[in-house]
Amino acid sequence: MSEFDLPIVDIAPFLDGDPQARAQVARAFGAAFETTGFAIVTGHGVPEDLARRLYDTMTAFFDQPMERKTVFTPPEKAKGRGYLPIGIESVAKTLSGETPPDLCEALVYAAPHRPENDATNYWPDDPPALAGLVRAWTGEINTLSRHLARLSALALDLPEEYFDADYADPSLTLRFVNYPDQPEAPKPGQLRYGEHHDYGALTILRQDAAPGGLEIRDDTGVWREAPVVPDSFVINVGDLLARWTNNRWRSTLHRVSNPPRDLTGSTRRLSMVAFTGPNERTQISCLPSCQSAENPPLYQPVACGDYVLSKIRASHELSEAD
Ligand SMILES: O=C(O)CCC(=O)C(=O)O
Ligand SMILES: [Fe+2]
Repeated sequence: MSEFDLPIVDIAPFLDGDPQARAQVARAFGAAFETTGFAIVTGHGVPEDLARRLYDTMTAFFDQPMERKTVFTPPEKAKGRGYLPIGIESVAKTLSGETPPDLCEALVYAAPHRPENDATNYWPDDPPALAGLVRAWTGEINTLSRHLARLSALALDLPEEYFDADYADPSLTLRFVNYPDQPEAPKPGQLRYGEHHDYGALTILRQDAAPGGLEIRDDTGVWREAPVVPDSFVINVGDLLARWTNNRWRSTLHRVSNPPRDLTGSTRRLSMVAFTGPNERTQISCLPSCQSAENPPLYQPVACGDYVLSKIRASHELSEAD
């Protein structure tokens, strides 16, 4: 399989450069989302050391026996928080009905920047560093998310501050995902994470160089591997942002493939995903710079929170009988 030649956008000149350099970054950022819907972002300012320590700590969390992890599984059916063992989620269900469960387990945090959610999110005390690192990561990701919202505004020919109010108390879901080694062959059609679109605005993904990774479908219908660039984030457009931009920015189908069967040694993979977006109350109606007389709005306005929740419910309801 061939690699997808995703654009690499160094955003450091946007964070500390002159207006000309910032405009140039905005152009590259926008062009990536208009063509493939994906960009690889470097120069993002999130400390590599924090990413590394969190990665190692999450690895230790998932390495624990199942009964130490399921105490953090919430009781509700559509689980947007806590520990989700293999078997709960089947993300391709959002597209195509029944599919076998995804071969991943996850630890999910719902809006962990909101103090009122401290009591409803789960904060395992083993490994002891986990809670503090998740909180530090939350701060870094929200800062990056606000920078990306400003960069998005420039790239979409809007005033730089256009999204600031909607991102003052943004929506944020952190999803730490472990894709275990596969000693037994998956079922037909079963993947590490089935094909899907992301639901929100921008997804910020720290991926891992392990085999069996992120694949993106190109315009000809061919699946291509996302390159793994050290100390970068893969950023992609979700359905909500495609809708907001009247499809000027593209929400592209992607999946996580299984590792090749002939590899020896562990193929486990861990990724750290952040689904970011405006506040849940934000009305998503076609942006002024994305419509004209020849290009009228394609979608009805929708509240951000209602839209994303409907997608999450669909991905968890494996069958009506559950
Ligand atoms: O783990 C990955 O590389 C991608 C995960 C993903 O697409 C998602 O969580 O929406
Ligand atoms: Fe995704």
